Amino acid sequence: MQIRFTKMQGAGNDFVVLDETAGRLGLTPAHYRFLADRHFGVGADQILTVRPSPAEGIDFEYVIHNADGGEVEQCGNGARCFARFVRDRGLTTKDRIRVLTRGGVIEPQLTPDGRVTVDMGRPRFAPEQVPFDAQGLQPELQGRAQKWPLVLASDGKSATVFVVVVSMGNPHAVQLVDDVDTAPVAWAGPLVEGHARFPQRVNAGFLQIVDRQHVRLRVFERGSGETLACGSGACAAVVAGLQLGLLDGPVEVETRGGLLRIDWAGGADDAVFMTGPATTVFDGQIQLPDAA
Ligand SMILES: N[C@@H](CCC[C@H](N)C(=O)O)C(=O)O
Repeated sequence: MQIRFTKMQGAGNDFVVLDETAGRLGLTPAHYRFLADRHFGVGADQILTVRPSPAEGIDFEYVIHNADGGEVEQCGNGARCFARFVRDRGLTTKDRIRVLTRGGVIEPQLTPDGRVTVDMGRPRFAPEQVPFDAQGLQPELQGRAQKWPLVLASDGKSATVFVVVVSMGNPHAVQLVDDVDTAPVAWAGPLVEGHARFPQRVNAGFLQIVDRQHVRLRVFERGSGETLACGSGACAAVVAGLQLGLLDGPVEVETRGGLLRIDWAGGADDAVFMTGPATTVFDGQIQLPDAA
């Protein structure tokens, strides 16, 4: 089967975007893995599929698959690219778009400067909502945050790290580091991602506080490995930094692929807002392997 796709990126987090508004393509997890493959396919951190409105008051549904083929709840950088995609294709004329993801309804808004601001919904900290198995663990308290100890061990090395756990619709574990450039992301990232205390695995964030309105961030993403930026990870990291009493919003997040701006008023019902770029790289078509 031959399919059309659009390659997009938001702060260097890259996507293959598929249009299923006129009918399902019927892809399998193996197809998503193939499309994400940087050697044999197109290459992407995630595959985003746009579907028609699933209910009154909602404009579209968008479905997210990680590079490993697994379907997930949320993708912040993807949400901005989704909004740019549906506008550029003429699938909507709206500037503010309500879209259903598996993590809930979110609202991207196209801004006059070409960037996109997304209402990412409210963060959740209760361990069972992440989900995180906190049984038998004693958190350290700092500001309004709980820092949970996680024991990591492999390759004859072990370490205890402290993480703030946050759901932004998808699960995040954020740890503070002195310098993202020297943080052991390649070693600790996969160990946090697959830690037994996260039954659905987790996105592992490494957060460096530069000053009260400026941070640097690297994220080892669940199902995709380290990416140049993770939008929901940036929201989770800023929310964690605000709860820890280390930041004042709005906060500029420097990732390896670009800048994101995150704002959260801090109340239990307040949504997190993320602003950043969304760019089309090229359109293409590709033949999917038969056996996938
Ligand atoms: N890159 C995304 C997050 C994609 C999903 C994530 N890997 C997960 O498994 O939850 C973002 O920009 O938020």
